[in-house]
Amino acid sequence: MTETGVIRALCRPGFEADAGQELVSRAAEVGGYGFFVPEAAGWIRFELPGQAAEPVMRAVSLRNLVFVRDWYSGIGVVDPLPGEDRVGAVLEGLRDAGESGPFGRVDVHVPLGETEEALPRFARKWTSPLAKALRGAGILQGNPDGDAGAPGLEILLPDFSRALLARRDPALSSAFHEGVPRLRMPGTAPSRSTLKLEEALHRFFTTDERERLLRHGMTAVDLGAAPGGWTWQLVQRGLAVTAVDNGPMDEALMASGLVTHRTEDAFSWRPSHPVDWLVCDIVDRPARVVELMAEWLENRLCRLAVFNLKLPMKQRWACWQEYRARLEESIAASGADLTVRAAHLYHDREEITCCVAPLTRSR
Ligand SMILES: C[S@@+](CC[C@H](N)C(=O)[O-])C[C@H]1O[C@@H](n2cnc3c(N)ncnc32)[C@H](O)[C@@H]1O
Repeated sequence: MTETGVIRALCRPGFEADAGQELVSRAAEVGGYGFFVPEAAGWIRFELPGQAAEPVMRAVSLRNLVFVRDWYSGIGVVDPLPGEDRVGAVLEGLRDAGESGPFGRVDVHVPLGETEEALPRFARKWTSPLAKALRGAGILQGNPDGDAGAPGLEILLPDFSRALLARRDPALSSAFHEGVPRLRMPGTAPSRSTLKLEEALHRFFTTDERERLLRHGMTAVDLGAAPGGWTWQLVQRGLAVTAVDNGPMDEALMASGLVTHRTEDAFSWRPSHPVDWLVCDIVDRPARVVELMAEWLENRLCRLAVFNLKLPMKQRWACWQEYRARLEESIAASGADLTVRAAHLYHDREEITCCVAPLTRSR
């Protein structure tokens, strides 16, 4: 079955409704009227009847989405996927959809958080014969490592009986596989939370932006800093950090000489001079954290901010809209030219990570 006007979107399992509501709302803002259907754990199908998917994806921009980690435009569905010749069925599905490539690479996906090992194992084994056949048919380019600039063929397997065929445009989709940067826990970082800030820095900023916005000699405040995983990320980049927390900071991190520890209440403490960065990893009522961030931004106590917001169990998308409006109001009052973004990171569970920074508005 051929598909037009279909977006295949990925999110954290359990957040399909939030990602779907976000897509419905964001697409409507750019004239794309559609509906969503949860397809499998962490996958949704967003349909735009009578419209093409890619112009809507371009106008919305993945960078502006919170719950959607990555997305592809639908090509077609192979249903049923016959047990005896799955490769042949995919080739036929592509032919039926008039899709001849060439693609730079092929990736086979299984539902996120899949606990049964059989489907992921099959997907891993299947990719190589599939790529060989696609190359033989001239649908996949010859270079086995792929061409980063070419579109990707994404094959989503909800189970053994169906294959969802989709196209990944590198200009529209995430630079990371399934939207998640693969990060290794640094040996000397004081806590695993360090990975959350590192992921945020990769998700929100390009390499150039990271180098420009996080430089040696800059200053930062880390609210709720202990034991220091977020502070560690900033210190690694040469920033001098004031760490505010009643809890103890990691001794080796303090020995760097770049950290000043203030055992104070983060909600009432303020710096004597404005700083470049504010980061905040306090688990508290989101409205309270938003007010704190809004006050810092409005008074220009920081130039950039990254912080977590714990979201309620329901109406997460609607809540974020309210918080975003409050943050934008405070930025407007400050007169600064800053963009608010947020992402439900791989390392986030019931919270989202927000970023306020001087960023280009599109991808
Ligand atoms: C999730 S932990 C932070 C982990 C830290 N970002 C890291 O990477 O190691 C939250 C911290 O917020 C601190 N905290 C909570 N409420 C606070 C407040 N009102 N003032 C200062 N610190 C607070 C807690 O003591 C705790 O250390």
